[in-house]
Amino acid sequence: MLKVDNLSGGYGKEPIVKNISFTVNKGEVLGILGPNGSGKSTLLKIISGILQKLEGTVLIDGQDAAVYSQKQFARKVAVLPQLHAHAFSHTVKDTVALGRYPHQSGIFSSWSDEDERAVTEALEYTGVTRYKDKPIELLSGGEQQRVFVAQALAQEAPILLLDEPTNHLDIAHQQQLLDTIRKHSGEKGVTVISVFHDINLASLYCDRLLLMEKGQVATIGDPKDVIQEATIGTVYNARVKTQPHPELPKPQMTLLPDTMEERKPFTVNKQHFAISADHVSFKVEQPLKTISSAVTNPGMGWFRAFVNRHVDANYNCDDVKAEMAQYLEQRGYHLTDTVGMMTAVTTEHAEIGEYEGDFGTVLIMVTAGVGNAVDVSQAVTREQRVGTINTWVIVNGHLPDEAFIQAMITATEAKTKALHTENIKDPLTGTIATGTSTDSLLIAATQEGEHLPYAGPITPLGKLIGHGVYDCTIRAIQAYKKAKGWTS
Ligand SMILES: Nc1ncnc2c1ncn2[C@@H]1O[C@H](COP(=O)(O)OP(=O)(O)OP(=O)(O)O)[C@@H](O)[C@H]1O
Repeated sequence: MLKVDNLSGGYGKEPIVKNISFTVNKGEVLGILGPNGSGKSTLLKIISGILQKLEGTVLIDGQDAAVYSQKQFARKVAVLPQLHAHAFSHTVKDTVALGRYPHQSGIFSSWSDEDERAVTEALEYTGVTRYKDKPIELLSGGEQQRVFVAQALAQEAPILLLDEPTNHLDIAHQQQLLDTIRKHSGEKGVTVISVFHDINLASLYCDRLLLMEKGQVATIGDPKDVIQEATIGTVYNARVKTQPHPELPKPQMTLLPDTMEERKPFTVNKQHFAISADHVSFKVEQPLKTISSAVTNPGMGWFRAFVNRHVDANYNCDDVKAEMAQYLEQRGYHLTDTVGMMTAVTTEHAEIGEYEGDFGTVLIMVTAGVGNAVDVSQAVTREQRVGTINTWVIVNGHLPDEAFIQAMITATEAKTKALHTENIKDPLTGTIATGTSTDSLLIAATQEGEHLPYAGPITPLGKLIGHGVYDCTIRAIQAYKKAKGWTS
């Protein structure tokens, strides 16, 4: 559809962009990224014919773009420039109508129904219909930007060149505009080449990305191959971390600010726990990186308080999350800071242990009741009950994500072994239980001090977790048995 071959050019004799080659297919959205001054706008201006090229070709539908007349070119390519100079004051509708000029013919151009439809549709698409009779200079920067996008859409060209289309737009309008452009491209097969400053938006909305560096192509490809920590870090000279988007298979990038290094070193210890008949709590000043299967704030995050709340064995509530949130707030816990789980077990029987290794300490908290014990290998219909073995593993150390997962495996194996040692049986099958039906687990780390790459059972951290969880679970089960008056 559009092929750029060995293109060079700029503002004078010395080229600003050099030896650029790439192809964009019909209906594809290509994002152009790169640091300030890397030549993104210059490249777009050369492709759109605003600037003269020094070398190379731009082929549109297999034909050299240089042979098209200005009007022919405008029927093929619509351009949204980065800056808009308005020589005359127009209404919004008239501004958008200017996009129709390549479709007008003759000296006395007539306005057709087709022109009217295209303008109405473009005004609608970009959400500016209600301003249509207003002079454009009375609109805000973001509103004006949407009008110019509408003008480019009204042109109904099969190729759309956009220079920062979301400039001046708030997040809702960024989303609406890019959704519109994406939809437009999908439904009408329009090819889009767009300059972006926001790497995350480009990742979300583009099929492929072209990363520029000093006037040349640093890399071009799928967003997941272009948005790599090392590549982005080097080209932009910034400290970055990439992570997956929570709902889409698209990479997202986060800056690592220098202030991170100002975090004061800290450690956590047994003094941070408190036990009452109502709940077990753990509170610290600085947030810990946490993964859990809790009721409040499950999954991964950073939290400063953990709560293991006692509820009645017959606890039943339509909206457990809302009820738990209310419980926490009433007790002064800030919801965005707190992980909350529930247990029917007497929280005063919580076992807390501090286990020391060469790298630092691991803190373990377990509450255990086994009336609900289950052999996980036996598929039997059961009643859903409140969780009865809740385990917290809190590490003074710095863990990568894989170590969090290994810590979960190690802690679970240690819990299962403790049930075996204590000869806890699944009442339905009579076989040794591996857990209870709704156990909860929390792994947290200060992300301070020693880097601990692994937490499997042969590593120093894994050994402490394995031993600590086993030890605390045994003691918690024994406390439970004693309270229930079990003889074994
Ligand atoms: N009108 C001009 N005359 C001469 N040089 C220019 C002109 N416009 C831009 N340049 C130079 O060309 C280089 C590339 O600029 P360009 O605007 O293409 O970069 P960009 O990647 O779009 O940057 P930004 O992210 O800041 O918008 C810069 O060094 C800039 O100084």
